[in-house]
Amino acid sequence: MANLPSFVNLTDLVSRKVGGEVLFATDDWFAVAENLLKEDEPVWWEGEFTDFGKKMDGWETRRKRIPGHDWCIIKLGIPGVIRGVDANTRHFTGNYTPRLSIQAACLTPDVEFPDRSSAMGSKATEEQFEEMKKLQTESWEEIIPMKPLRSGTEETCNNYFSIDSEKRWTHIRLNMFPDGGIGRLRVYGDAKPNWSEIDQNSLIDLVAVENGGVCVGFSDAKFCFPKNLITKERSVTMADGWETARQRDRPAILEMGSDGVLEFTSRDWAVFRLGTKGIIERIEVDTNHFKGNYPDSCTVEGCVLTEQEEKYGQTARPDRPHGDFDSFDWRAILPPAKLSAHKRHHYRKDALTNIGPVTHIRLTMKPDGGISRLRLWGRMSSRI
Ligand SMILES: NC(=O)NC(NC(N)=O)C(=O)[O-]
Repeated sequence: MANLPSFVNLTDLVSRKVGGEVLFATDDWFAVAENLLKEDEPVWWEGEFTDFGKKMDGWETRRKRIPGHDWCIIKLGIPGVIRGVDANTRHFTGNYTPRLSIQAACLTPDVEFPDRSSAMGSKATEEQFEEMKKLQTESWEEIIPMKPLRSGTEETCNNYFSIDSEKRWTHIRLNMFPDGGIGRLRVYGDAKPNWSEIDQNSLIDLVAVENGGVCVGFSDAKFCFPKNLITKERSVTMADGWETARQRDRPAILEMGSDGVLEFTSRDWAVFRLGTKGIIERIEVDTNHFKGNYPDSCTVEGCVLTEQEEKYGQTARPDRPHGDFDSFDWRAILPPAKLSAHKRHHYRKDALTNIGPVTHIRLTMKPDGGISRLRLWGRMSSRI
């Protein structure tokens, strides 16, 4: 975690989990471009071959014997501002693509792309090329100029590129010069929904990734990251939630309260910026898959933070490498609530305190453990 660029904590805007989709690829001979968007790490299939060659977990095109290069178009699952990219060449050693560039565009939803239902072993037809070339007009802006990539060994496979642009994009075009393979493409950024399309009065999940929610700090993510809490759909496994380490290294994990009830003094927390400022009316806390390791209880607090305050909170301190938000004026929306194993917990208006509109929330679990999803249904109070 320590040496990674900070943008890896942002949402992967092209991951299949958020609806990322490959719309076109010039060539899918050895392995299809859809593999780029898988959430898991690329695997190596020792000794396994398909009709097209060595079975590879990534996007791999054939060796070019003609001029040109290979490229594909990917629709972002959520439109947004791209802050950084990781082109992971894992397991592609003698066949990784030596150079890439990335372009981005904000396309209208009516653009049509050829059918990709049987991409494996295929190559785009002349007709399709012609169609796609029409998209290569002024819409595409280079966000990463041509850069060399490193071979896919464990130590060298990650190729990080940061991007300095505040523009909102809907699509990217990945160019591989001239051909070869890349295992995974992660496109990290801030989701920017089109708020003008959303009914101001409807109840929306203000922290959902597709509505622009983002995790800005946390105490610990030993097993998996709190940014998973706000992704679409219910979690598939424990790894798809937020799970912290056991709090064995802290003093006084358990104390006896005056009423004879055990009190946990240790806690883990995660802070989220909402997609838009709003009032929370309903909360769902899901402990799906956390059975022997669900937290004893949780609270949800809210406050209004400026951009500068958020940045200050994110500043790493030696004992708080992922930020420290304690000095802000947090007020409880959901007071301490007991949790149980592997279950959706719903809290409606009467269980919550209306503290007015908030921009940020802090989810605290005591003393540690795992939560899989957090939904904060509310109404936006102003557009960002
Ligand atoms: N051994 C290989 O991986 N060869 C080829 N690639 C696949 N996937 O078969 C190639 O030429 O890059």
